[in-house]
Amino acid sequence: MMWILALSVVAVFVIYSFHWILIMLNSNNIKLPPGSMGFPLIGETIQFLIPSYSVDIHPFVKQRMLRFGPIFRTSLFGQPVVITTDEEFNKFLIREEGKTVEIWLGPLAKVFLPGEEDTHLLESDFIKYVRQIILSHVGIENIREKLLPQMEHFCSETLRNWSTKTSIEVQHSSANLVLELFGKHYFGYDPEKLTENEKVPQSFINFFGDGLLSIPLDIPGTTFHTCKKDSQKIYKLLKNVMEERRKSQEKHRGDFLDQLIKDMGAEHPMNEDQVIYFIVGIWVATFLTNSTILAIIFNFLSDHPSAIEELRVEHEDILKNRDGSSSSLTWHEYKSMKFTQHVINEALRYSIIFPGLLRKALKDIPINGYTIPAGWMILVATPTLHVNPEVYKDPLAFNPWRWKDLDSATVSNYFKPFGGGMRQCPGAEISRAFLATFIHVLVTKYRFTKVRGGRIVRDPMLGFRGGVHIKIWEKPVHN
Ligand code: HEM
Repeated sequence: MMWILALSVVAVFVIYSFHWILIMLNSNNIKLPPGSMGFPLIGETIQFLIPSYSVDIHPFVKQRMLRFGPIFRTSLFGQPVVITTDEEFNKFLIREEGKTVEIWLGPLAKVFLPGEEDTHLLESDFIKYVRQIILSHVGIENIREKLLPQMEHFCSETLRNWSTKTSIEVQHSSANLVLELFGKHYFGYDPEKLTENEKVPQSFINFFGDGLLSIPLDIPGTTFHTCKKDSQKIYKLLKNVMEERRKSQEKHRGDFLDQLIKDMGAEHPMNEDQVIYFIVGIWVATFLTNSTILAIIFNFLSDHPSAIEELRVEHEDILKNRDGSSSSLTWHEYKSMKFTQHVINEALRYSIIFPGLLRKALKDIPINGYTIPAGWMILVATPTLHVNPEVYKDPLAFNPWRWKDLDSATVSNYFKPFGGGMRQCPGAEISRAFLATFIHVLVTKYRFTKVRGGRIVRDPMLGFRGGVHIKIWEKPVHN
């Protein structure tokens, strides 16, 4: 067993070294951006993965930016990469999707796409279909008509449950909350009806973020291997749900899965495997992002009682002004929340979860006298926008009040938590609505305090070392 493992490691090393040398030879007559490529195979991956304990942009990016300038080359996860922090060039790259660059999923593709040939799933026709289907299920109309009350009910139940515990770890508990809430909406996920073995593994919830940016070595013991195994378990869960749906008489649940099954074999190109991978992808995109943002909101609110107070006033006013025709949050009420949106914006600004947007050069790209060769990966480091001190004074401070003074042009240029251009996130509005609904229930019905934790870590995904532990209790009646 050990010698097979050793042989696999050597084989992977040799293949990657060749791959790396070929890339460098091909780029010989090209003037590459400055930088350092580190060692064959691992490049500078180890340095990239060294954790930092600040919300500031990743020190790996910051140090090289100071040394080489805003656009520099490196090698990460066995791939040559150009990292750009140049605001104008980044805007250009975001606009050039499908022309000069295309989205690159990195190790993620190997976890989520059923096979290499399925990279066509990222092409524009397919993506258009995906966006349309996402927006028809979690877009404004559905949020307004049915999702707001459903989310409010779910958040109330969850908070009631959390309030019965001595304390909860927020990042982990939020991940479970988001998984259950959206899993239910996407394909009827109901963990209470499943055995422990059928449920989403806790290792997936805890470590999946790390797997997204890990070396794609599929060998037991690696993060990548664990994530891949967990993904297969989830794939099996979805496969069973699909089979049950096929057999069942109950036809119209009206969720994502129903729609995708209905569309299979029609004009669009998804087969059963692809439908499953798609649902898992959307589910992960939802839980990874929203649970981290929620943990950040909890962490910073518990350090800023004056922000909680301002939220409380805003949400109690909403309840006072209700005319009695509705007993749960309406679209109008959600849209009237000002300070809540400032808190959400600040959490989104502060906490860009990924180090940037990943792209692949479709052709040689000339920039500032250098060339980014076709086939190279590009990390469009959007987080630098969010800590620009000329736009955000004292950028590392959590200050939701700053949003009162920011005009819409500045916001559209210097605030990109959901990306931009063709690939702009279709889950932006549902995420905002979910976070606002959660805050509404939290501040109108509960009180909370931090018990311990809250140490931010970037490794390079954003999270909390040791978690954030919160004690929650129901608001006293007279208060
Ligand atoms: C706070 C929550 C979220 C954040 C911060 C976020 C962030 C992002 C970002 C930055 C991108 C652009 C990626 C790129 O250009 O490379 C993106 C794309 C995407 N997001 Fe989100 N997202 C969130 C929630 C969601 C949710 C709830 C869904 C599903 C309903 C979702 C589905 C997607 C999809 C499908 C894409 C790819 C779109 C395309 O390629 O055209 N996201 N997201």
